[in-house]
Parts: sequence; C-alpha cells; structure tokens
Amino acid sequence: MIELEDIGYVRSGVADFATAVHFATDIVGLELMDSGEPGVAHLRSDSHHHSLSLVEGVSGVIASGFTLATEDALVAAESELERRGFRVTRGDEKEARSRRVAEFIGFDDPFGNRIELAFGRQTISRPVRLSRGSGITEFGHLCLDAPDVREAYRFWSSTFNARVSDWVGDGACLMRIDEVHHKIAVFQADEPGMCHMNFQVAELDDVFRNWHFLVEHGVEIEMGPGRHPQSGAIFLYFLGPENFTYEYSFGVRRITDEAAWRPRFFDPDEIGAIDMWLGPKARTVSQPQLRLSDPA
Ligand SMILES: O=C(O)c1cccc(O)c1O
Ligand SMILES: [Fe+2]
Repeated sequence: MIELEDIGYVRSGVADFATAVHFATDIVGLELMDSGEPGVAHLRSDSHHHSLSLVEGVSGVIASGFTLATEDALVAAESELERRGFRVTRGDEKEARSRRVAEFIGFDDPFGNRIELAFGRQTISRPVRLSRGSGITEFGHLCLDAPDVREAYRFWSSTFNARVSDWVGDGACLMRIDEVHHKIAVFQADEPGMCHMNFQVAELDDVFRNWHFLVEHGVEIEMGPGRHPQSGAIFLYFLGPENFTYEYSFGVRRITDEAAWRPRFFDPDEIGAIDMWLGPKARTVSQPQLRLSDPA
C-alpha cells in the first residue's frame, strides 16, 4: 500500500501555448511563475510552486502528479509498483527540476492515465499573486477518466490509501486521501484523460463573481453555478482552450470522523444527482450530466 500525501500537479500539453497561458492567468486567475524553460508555463494556486504546468506540444494531459512524504516512501513505491507488474520509470534531473520536485517516478495506471509520484515538492513562502481576483486558494482535486469506474476504484484503493467518499452510480467515484471529501475523482469515459481540474475559492461570492466574469468574457460554462450533494461544494465548471475543463468550488466537506463515514450511492439518472440546485444539465433526462462537455 502506497501512502499518497497529497495531490501535486497536473501537467498538460498544449498546441497553442500562448492562448492556453493567457486563459490560465487572465481568465482562471492563476499566477504565472518564471519557469526558466521556454515552452513551459508553471501556474501557481497555493503555497506550492505550481499546480498546473502547460507544456507546448501535443495537446492533452501528460501526467497527474501526487506527493509522497519521504524519499524512502518513493523508493518503496517504486518496488511495490514493479512487484504489481507496472513498468516504472524514474524522472531525470531535468524533468524533476521542471516539476519542482526532488525526485519522481512515473507509470501508466491500468487505464492509460500517466501517474507520477514525487517527493520534495517545492514550497514558496511569499503569498500567491493571482493574475486576477478569482479568489483561488488551492488546488482542490483532479478528476481522471476511465472506462470502468469500479475497476478504477479497485486500483486506487488497493494500490494507494484512497478511500471512496461517494459514488454516482457507475459513472463517478469520489475518493479522499485526507480529510477533504475528495482529491481524486474518476469519471466514466471511453478513453483515459483529464476530466477536470478543480480549484477551491475563498468564499461563496467568488464562485458567483467568477461566473459573471467568465460569462462577460465569452467563456463556455459547462455546468453551474450549482451545488454538489456529495461534497456539498458550490461549483462552476467551465471550458478552457484545448478541451481542458476547470472547476471552481467553495465549501467542500471535510470527513473528520473517518470511522463514521459511509459512502453514499447517488443515482446518475435521478434528477439533481450532481447538482442539488437542478441547473440545466441536472434536468437533462438520462443522463449526460456526468459528461460535462457535450459530444461534438
Ligand atoms: O464536489 C463534488 O462533490 C463533486 C461531485 C460530482 C462531480 C464533481 O466534479 C465534484 O467535484
Ligand atoms: Fe469536481
């Protein structure tokens, strides 16, 4: 069992670098760090150096990064994964530097999502300078796609310390690795990929201010503002360049009594399954509400 300390970063390839960086900063509000690497943009949301890296090149997610507490844990994880039959690679010095971690390993999960495990992630002491007043306080969770969500749960819960907090039928599994209701989610989709990346905002008002801001700037709102019955968070999903979905949310539940929590099963075909406020997608019958982007 590999103990994940936290979520770390998302690394994503973008074909139109300038447009993606402009969106991540001037629209989403993340801080652009000086990466020192041409074609790599590091976006900061909290006390860590970055949560999102945009890398000029082929469009699409490159890796999802998680942190482990110690170097020993990383070494142990490497052999544990190899014992379980995964092909594990170790990042070289340049790759580790680009991720602002001391060491990392990478492997493909059973569905083809690239996962990286790192230790020694860089903390920055000075306050975040958000590019606009979006109220972002931290990287909240990441959501991966997999064809079989229950199988994905078996993988995450048997390989790592991930516990299910709630299910939305066979369509979504929300998992915690600490007190936060979920930091890892898996949504059903035919192909692997990054379903969305969530940032927490400081107050309820930020969700609504951001909503108005996004609408004014012609950004496609995928769903919300609404409220998830699972985490209890007020959410807003919106579409960035190259099909990258961002989510802002406020008020995520913390599960402080680990022993008392029982995962719940929500029926995705039931109205309000992921939006208690019954917004437009929540009213769609049978049930593309778990698919945030309408199929092209
Ligand atoms: O926050 C949640 O509970 C939640 C539920 C369904 C889907 C999501 O993306 C979520 O973040
Ligand atoms: Fe989410």
